[in-house]
Amino acid sequence: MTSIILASSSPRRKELLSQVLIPFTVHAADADETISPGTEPSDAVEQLALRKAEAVFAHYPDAAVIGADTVVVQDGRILGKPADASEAAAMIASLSGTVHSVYTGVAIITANETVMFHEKTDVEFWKLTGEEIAAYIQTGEPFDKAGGYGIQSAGALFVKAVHGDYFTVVGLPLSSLYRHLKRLGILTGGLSSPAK
Ligand SMILES: Cc1cn([C@H]2C[C@H](O)[C@@H](COP(=O)(O)OP(=O)(O)OP(=O)(O)O)O2)c(=O)[nH]c1=O
Repeated sequence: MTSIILASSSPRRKELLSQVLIPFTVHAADADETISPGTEPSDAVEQLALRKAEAVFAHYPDAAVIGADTVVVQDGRILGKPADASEAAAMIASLSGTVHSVYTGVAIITANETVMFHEKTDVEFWKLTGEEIAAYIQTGEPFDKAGGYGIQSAGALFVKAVHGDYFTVVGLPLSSLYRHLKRLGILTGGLSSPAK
């Protein structure tokens, strides 16, 4: 049986994968998350996902290891996690009243194969007031999230429309991940039956 390991410290990714009844364990990845300037967002998220998966695969060479990375992209600019309150406020102000893209890259490493893919979802924000932005920063939500907001929590109040897979925004494109795991033979049959 190939065990599945999620190489992530993100509570959201853990919750998402639990939600779809895929059996797995978690091992947080310690990977360098710097990326060369000018890297395309789709390449950046795949490269970072691969680094996370590789860091954990080194400890579990018989497992299928999944790494993921999420960024918000506005006008070609990659927004990661805000470093402080003023950066968070600036990020959310720049997203206000506009459409941005959220990219999540995923890497799956097994003893036989390495697969990388990404999904992109466009999110439109309502025009926000300074008061709304300041109140949101106060919640503390922005700091561990790409683009400084969480669509799955109070950040939902800012969202006018979502075009694409919602779960890509939260940090793990569940249905495409499931399809890749099936194609790799890691999941067979029903949802909760890993390959023997
Ligand atoms: C846009 C958005 C991002 N996010 C989160 C998903 C990711 O956890 C985070 C982006 O940072 P990542 O570096 O992709 O992930 P992470 O550091 O949280 O976890 P790890 O690297 O260990 O897997 O932003 C939300 O939770 N909701 C949202 O709406």
